[in-house]
Amino acid sequence: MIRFENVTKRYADGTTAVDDLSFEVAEGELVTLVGPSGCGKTTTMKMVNRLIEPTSGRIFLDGEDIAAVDPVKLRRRIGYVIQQVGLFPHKTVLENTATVPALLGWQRKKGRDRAAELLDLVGLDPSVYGDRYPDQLSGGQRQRVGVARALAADPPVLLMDEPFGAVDPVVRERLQSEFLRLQSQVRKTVLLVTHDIEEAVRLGDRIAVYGAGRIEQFDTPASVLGAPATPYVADFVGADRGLKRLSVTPIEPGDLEQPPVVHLDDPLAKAAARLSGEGARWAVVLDDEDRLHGWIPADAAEKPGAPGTVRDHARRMEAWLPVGSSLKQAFSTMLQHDAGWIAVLDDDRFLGVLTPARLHEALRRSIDADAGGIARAEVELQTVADA
Ligand SMILES: Nc1ncnc2c1ncn2[C@@H]1O[C@H](COP(=O)(O)OP(=O)(O)OP(=O)(O)O)[C@@H](O)[C@H]1O
Repeated sequence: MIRFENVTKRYADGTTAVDDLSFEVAEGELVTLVGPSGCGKTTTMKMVNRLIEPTSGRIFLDGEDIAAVDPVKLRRRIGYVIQQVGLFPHKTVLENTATVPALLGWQRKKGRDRAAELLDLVGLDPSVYGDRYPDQLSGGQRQRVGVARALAADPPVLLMDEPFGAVDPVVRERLQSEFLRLQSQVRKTVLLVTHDIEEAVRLGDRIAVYGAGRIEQFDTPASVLGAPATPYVADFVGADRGLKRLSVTPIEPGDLEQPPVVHLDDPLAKAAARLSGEGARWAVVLDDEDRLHGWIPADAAEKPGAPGTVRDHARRMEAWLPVGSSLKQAFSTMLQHDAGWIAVLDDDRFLGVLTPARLHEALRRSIDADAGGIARAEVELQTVADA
């Protein structure tokens, strides 16, 4: 979809910002460009929408050499999101979002309807926020408007330069999750610049790790973390890359433990028999539609001769995650709820539980999947030390 062929950019003062760059981004792929300040990431990105012209080499969009495309027409096919957002202060959120459709000559109502749809998609209710002005929004909300605006004309390609850089870490993580959800729906071809390796790893289908003006490694997050191509990359991804791997490894059904399961309306005696039969200290409690309700400890179930049903003794369980969430989310959910295990669901269906030991095994699985992965001792030390 986007192809760089031996692209070099030398500025007038002799600075070589990008040196003989060749890489390709597939349709629907999200590639993050990561590296220290001044290594050429922004220059790379701005050459795609011709805000900067290469000194030599060629860039293709959908097979077409962009040097031959009128820059204004080219930019209509490319959404652009920058850190400073650049919303028009005197225009409402809805008008800001409808900017590109208006430039494209869409009818006003069509443009506004599309803008409202996009605001909804990025989590801003248009009936609440549509008529506000940018200075009446939080930083995170402004970033969302920036993303909605870039998507409004439905461009196949999205360029994002530090899109979540201006907000605090908690908001950033939320925006990242929302953006991943959005991207799974809209499947744009995305180039995203960041200097944060954690963000690069979390968002990218593949990552381009930049050294000065050059890509040192272009690969999947797991490979960049597990098998850094050069000492420079190893240094850049950091000594705690075992820990970073938590954020790129999803929980899979095979990682889960299957504790005894009882139902709310089961007689207590039946639950007690299940628990003692399996020698378990607790059981998961489901409702009559097999949705997670909570859990019951063995000592509550085993009161001799206790009457009643599981319902009378069950405790609610708030620590749960959908299957496919990252091990990092699992770890953080465990800490947040001070829970020794968390339930994992597929929509409403209970799949099993993840315990710290299983989490560790899942991390191992991810490491073993990469030839030349990280030494096990290193990972063990880090997961324990950072807990
Ligand atoms: N207009 C310009 N004239 C001369 N040099 C420039 C110009 N723009 C950028 N540079 C230089 O080119 C190099 C790459 O800059 P670029 O903005 O692409 O880096 P970056 O990786 O995006 O950095 P950052 O993370 O700080 O934004 C830097 O050394 C920068 O100083």
